[in-house]
Amino acid sequence: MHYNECFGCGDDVEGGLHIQSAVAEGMVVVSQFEVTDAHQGAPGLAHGGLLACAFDEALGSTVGNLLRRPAVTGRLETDFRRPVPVGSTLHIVARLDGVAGRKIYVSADGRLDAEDGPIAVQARALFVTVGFEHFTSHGHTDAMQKFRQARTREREDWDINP
Ligand SMILES: CCCCCCCC(=O)SCCNC(=O)CCNC(=O)[C@H](O)C(C)(C)COP(=O)(O)OP(=O)(O)OC[C@H]1O[C@@H](n2cnc3c(N)ncnc32)[C@H](O)[C@@H]1OP(=O)(O)O
Repeated sequence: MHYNECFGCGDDVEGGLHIQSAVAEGMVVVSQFEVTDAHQGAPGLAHGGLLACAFDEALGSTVGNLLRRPAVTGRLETDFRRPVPVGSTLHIVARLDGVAGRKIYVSADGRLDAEDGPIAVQARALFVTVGFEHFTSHGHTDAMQKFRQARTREREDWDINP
């Protein structure tokens, strides 16, 4: 579920991560994260918290794309295996590991600079399915309205060009 105001995937969010995700063969979701100067922690290297954010996005997108149900991150674990330099691209492949009631288990590997590059970061997450009232009762009403309008436009586009 793409939301244009999202820090992870929003196209117009200044300073956002601008991650793009797509479903690929084998029921995986692939995402790319281009690491820029703005993502630094240590000199010349990506900040671990931002890498975790990139995986939250990639995993959330996996839940959205494969299950098409609203869910939020309950738990997120990351293993940082190699430094991720500024100027590199993380190729993230995420998969659905299981569903138990409202609990959705997903995991992902992030490889450096190529689909078959060395694994730099791995993550696992538990998402929990929620009703839309989660967003209306905890978030701003106008933000939810904007999201709904965008979704309606998206659906109209799908009708025209499926
Ligand atoms: C394209 C979209 C990309 C989106 C990417 C970004 C996604 C995000 O970052 S979402 C924002 C960050 N996350 C949040 O704000 C969530 C905040 N937390 C909450 O709202 C609640 O704690 C919530 C909804 C996760 C769970 O609360 P609630 O609805 O009361 O359910 P609850 O009964 O506590 O939990 C449901 C089940 O999940 C389990 N669970 C919940 N949290 C955890 C956790 N942290 N660790 C392990 N298990 C957990 C519970 O044990 C329970 O299991 P069972 O059914 O076996 O008893």
